[in-house]
Amino acid sequence: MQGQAVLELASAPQDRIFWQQAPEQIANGVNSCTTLWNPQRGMAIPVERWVQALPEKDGATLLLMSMLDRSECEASTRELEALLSELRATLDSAADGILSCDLQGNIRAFNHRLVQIWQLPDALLTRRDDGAIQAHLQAQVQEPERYRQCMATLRREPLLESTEVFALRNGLVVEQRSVPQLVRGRPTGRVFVFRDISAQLQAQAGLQLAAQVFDSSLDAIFIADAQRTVIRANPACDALLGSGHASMVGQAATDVLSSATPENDLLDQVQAAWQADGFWAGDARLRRQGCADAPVHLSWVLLRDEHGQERQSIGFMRDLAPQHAAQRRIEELAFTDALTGLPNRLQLAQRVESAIDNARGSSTEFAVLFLDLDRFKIVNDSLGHPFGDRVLKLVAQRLQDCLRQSDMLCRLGGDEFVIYLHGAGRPVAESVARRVLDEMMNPFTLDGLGFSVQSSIGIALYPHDGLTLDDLIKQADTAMYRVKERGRGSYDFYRPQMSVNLLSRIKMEHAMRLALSLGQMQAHYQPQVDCASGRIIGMEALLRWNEPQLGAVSPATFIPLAEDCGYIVTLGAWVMEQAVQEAVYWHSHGRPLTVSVNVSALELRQAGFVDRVARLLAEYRLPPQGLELELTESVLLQDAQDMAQLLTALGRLGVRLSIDDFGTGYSSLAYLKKLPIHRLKIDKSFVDGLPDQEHDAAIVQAIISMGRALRIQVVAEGVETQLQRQALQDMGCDFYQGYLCAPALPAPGLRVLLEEQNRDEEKEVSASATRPSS
Ligand SMILES: Nc1nc2c(ncn2[C@@H]2O[C@H](COP(=O)(O)O[C@H]3[C@@H](O)[C@H](n4cnc5c(=O)[nH]c(N)nc54)O[C@@H]3COP(=O)(O)O)[C@@H](O)[C@H]2O)c(=O)[nH]1
Repeated sequence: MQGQAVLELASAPQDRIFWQQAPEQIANGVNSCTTLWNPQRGMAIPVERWVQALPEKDGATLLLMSMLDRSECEASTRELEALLSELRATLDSAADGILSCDLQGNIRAFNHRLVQIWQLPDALLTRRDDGAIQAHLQAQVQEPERYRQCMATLRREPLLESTEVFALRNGLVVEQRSVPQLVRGRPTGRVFVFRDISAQLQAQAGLQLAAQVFDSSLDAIFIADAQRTVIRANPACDALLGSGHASMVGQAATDVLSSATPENDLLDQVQAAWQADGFWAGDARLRRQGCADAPVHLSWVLLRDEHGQERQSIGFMRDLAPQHAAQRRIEELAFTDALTGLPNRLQLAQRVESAIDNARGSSTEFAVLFLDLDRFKIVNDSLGHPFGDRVLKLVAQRLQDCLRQSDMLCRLGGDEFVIYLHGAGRPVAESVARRVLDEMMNPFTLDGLGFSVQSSIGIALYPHDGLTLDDLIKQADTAMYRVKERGRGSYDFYRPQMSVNLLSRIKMEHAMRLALSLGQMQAHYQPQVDCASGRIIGMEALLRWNEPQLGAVSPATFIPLAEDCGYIVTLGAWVMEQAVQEAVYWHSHGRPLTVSVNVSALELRQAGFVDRVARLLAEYRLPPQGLELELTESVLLQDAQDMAQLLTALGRLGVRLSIDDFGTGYSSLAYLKKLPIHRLKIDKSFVDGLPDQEHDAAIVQAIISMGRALRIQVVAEGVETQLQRQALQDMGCDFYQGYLCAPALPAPGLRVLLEEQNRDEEKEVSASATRPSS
């Protein structure tokens, strides 16, 4: 440098300006920063420069310039600046929010992401107010108190590392990771890293939910890899396979699943559907070791990766077994009779229609038998419907045993059955009808009770009697009615004439309803006689109908008809009023006879029956013991509790109660001691056998003895001979009724009879009065 002009060393324009000043000015100024051109190094060197004026004795001024090389210092500064800006850029590009504080909590730095996460307002960014920023952070947290405590702990323990999760009011969930800042091992502050984990949590929750759905789904779900090997199966899948079966996992899905239709290959179908739609849905079968395949509905969805390659597939299976069972049950219910399990009319219709279709153009024939159980109502009424139902099941079984495989037995309802005899003509139908009647007469046993069931059968032949099932059933039914009318317990073939008879039944019902108003009905009275003295002690009212064209119609014909159609209520009320009037007549003529009337179940069940009887007695001023109500045993057993109340009420009224046809019904003898029964009427069928038939005699004797023991009077019905009367008297029977004395007579006829008896008695009295005493 020696010998060089300072100006030459100045490299920067401001240096040259500096050195061009007057020396006094230069000496006055200290410029600490400049550059010096270093020709040896070929570069400008930053220096720190001091210039000092040194006055010379000659008045001249020397300038002393000292320089400090600042190259290294400048380089360090530049490096630091570069580092800082890199750091700044790094901070701002970080995905997490970062906050750096000193030990007192004063904020040193934070990045852009922190501003976003915590939604720091601009106002807080432009002014330096650490307290306001901290307050904002705390206010943003949904649990500010926990946040405050956490920050306090961190301030107290500068070396503590912590991780906390806070839910912010803006809906984000952040994970706050806090680490101490150390300088030479000593804590100087703390760095907080805030990570938005909302999406992660949501994804986690979604995964958890998916896992829960997978595990708890009622549908069986399996996941298979690209080779269709099952890699996961949910519990419902295992349940579908059944306990003790190996899980599907590890097995090829196509080994476990097969097509519901054996002719199709499941894999072929699935692959074709995957190609077209990406999924396959349809019915399939799930193979199970050691037991039957399970029918399933399978939805099998293909999952592809981003390159369109098959990645995995998910199968959803629903067990179709319950649905199939329900379907079978519905079909069963639609086509079978619920009580007996026999085919119902619908199934029979299918069978017969197909027989008719097959028969077209050929000479095929078949028979339809309509079977009805005789007096089955009595079984139901006396032993109850549940017992009746069990009898029907036994009957169904026995009927079924009489038939061939190709025939069909169907229950229409109640005690009505229809039999389809495949390919049967008249001779076969006849022999089956006979077999059925015989079989049914063999005793049944139920709850220790032995009984036989008589039935009536009507037969219609295809195509002779009808071309449709409805017609054939109608004709067979008509034939069956005819059998019933002729006395039941037999069979008959349909004849067109029978339809005319059935029509007359309808006509008869119509005529019966008019008969009362036309004066065609009359009450007749059959006397009841004291066995020992022969004295008439009462009478039974029996209804008679004289129809101008039909003549005398038997009550055995029209009473059941009236009971069927409900008209018995009107008829019964009319007869009772006639009977009360007749009883009043005899009471007012010095013969207080009791008049009994038959009361049907339907009448008894009419609301207000007891009140009606009471009103009648009051209206005609008949002492109640002048009226007797005859009930059958089966009536007593219907709704036993209600019936007991009703009879007790009638008993309280003072009217007498008797049990008609005693011994023919299904009795629970308990009612005899509980109910106010005054008389038992021994049925004619037992009296008929007297005096010779041992069994009848034993039954009659038993009834009489029981009556005596219970203090209930006994009346024998249908006594026609003196021998019968004598036998009854010998057995201790109180009274009898029957043709031996008189049939049922119109009121005037009976009055004649009674007046004759009065005269005879008077004669007897006066004769005995004039007879000298011996
Ligand atoms: N609910 C009502 N039922 C009534 C009424 N009137 C009659 N009936 C019932 O009709 C059935 C047939 O009655 P009927 O033809 O009158 O026969 C009765 C007697 O006439 C007959 N009988 C009487 N004695 C003799 C005899 O010596 N021999 C003989 N072969 N028959 C005789 O028996 C029938 C007695 O009936 P019952 O005492 O009731 O059992 C019959 O069930 C009547 O009950 C009515 O108004 N209401």
